[in-house]
Amino acid sequence: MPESNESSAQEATPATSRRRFLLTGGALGLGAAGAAAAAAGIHAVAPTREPAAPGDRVPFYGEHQAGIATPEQDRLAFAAFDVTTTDRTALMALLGSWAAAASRMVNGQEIGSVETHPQAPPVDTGEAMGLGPARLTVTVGFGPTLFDDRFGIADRRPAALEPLPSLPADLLVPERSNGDLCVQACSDDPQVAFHVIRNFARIARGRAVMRWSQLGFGRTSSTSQAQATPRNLMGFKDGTNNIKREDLAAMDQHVWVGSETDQPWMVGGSYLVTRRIRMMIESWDADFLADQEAVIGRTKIVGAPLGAEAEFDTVDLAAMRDGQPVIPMDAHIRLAAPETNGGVRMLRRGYSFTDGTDPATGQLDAGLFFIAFQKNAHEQFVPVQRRLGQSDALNEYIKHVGSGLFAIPPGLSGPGDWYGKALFT
Ligand SMILES: C=CC1=C(C)c2cc3[nH]c(cc4nc(cc5[nH]c(cc1n2)c(C)c5CCC(=O)O)C(CCC(=O)O)=C4C)c(C)c3C=C
Ligand SMILES: [Fe+2]
Repeated sequence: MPESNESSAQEATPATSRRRFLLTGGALGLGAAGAAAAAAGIHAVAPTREPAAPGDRVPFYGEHQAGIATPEQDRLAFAAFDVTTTDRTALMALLGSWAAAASRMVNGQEIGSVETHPQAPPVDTGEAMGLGPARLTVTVGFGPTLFDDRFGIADRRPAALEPLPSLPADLLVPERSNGDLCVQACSDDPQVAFHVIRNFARIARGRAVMRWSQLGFGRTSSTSQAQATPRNLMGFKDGTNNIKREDLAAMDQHVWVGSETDQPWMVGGSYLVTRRIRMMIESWDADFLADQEAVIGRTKIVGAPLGAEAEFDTVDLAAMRDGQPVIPMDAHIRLAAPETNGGVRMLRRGYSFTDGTDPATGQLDAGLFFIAFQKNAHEQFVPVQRRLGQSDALNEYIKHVGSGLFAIPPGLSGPGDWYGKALFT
């Protein structure tokens, strides 16, 4: 039932229902897609691409949604949506249609015909044709506001999905924050990632609207031991001490929701925090190297902790030289370290962004779109950010302007499963 894309809020006439079918990608994943398409005069699309190279395709079905433990791809397209329908069935149908569409896109397939009737818009927008899967992952989540009184799921809201509190140094813009639903599309090809949020928005028409979105052009983390550590826009290696997917014990301890949850539908899921963090790049670029290194607590070129030699050397927070801590008391890595925060860790999966220049100042609007997955953001992200917001030397050079918290349900079991099925049924 949820794979149907028809909005029950609209009255169907033969003309409007066919048009709606086309606009919303009504054939998505349905067994009757071929017959329906033929009846609508839609012609099948001939494949235009080479078979995907091995390693180009990330499995879609599984215990967890892809895009969390997946080795971080290089490009991001992220969007948050507000649900506009109050019809629970229409919302369920939307989540089913998104699941069907995602299951095709991650295999490099269009979500429906591009070559439609000449007087009808293509079902798939077409810009990803021939690009292959490019390691696309699609990760869908639910914001706290989805659990208000509209859809009869208020008693299914996990305690961990309490909205984030206001935090020190927050300069959050509501138009860049929160949302009922989110989708994180990651790929090694920017057009493949963008294709997801564009087509999700089209599928959602009449049921949800995009609230905000963010493109990311370069990963700022490693999530696998097989990956080299990338650099963020401050020029520092970022992700050195991240949780890596190969560390299954750490993933279970810090990232995946387990039986401790008050909401069984979340077992196998995770909680996503996003923060759009603008960097004051012009100020940073005028700062001396030694000061930049003191702010982060690591060397710029090698990425070694101050006082050490190599990138992966142990961070020695107790080390002293001439009566002073080698890693300053306000250095970012000291304040973010698990040792400073009762052992708390999170899986960071952020991206660099730039959205041109700020017309008010002429300065670059660029920075880090921080993404972190964890078991409980109120016990992991919040205390760490509270400490950072109070004392981090980095605060002179950054501003948190956007924020989101989303429950990421577990992975889909196979065709016919959909995002949040266990939540709604
Ligand atoms: C609340 C969590 C964090 C925010 C927000 C955050 C912003 C942020 N970080 C950098 C650059 C670096 N961060 C590094 C390490 C690091 N950062 C966090 C958390 C947040 N960062 C953690 C938990 C850690 C690991 C600490 C440790 O265990 O040692 C590093 C060092 C390299 C690394 O280990 O990843 C850099 C560099 C920026 C620029 C930024 C906001 C714009
Ligand atoms: Fe950090």
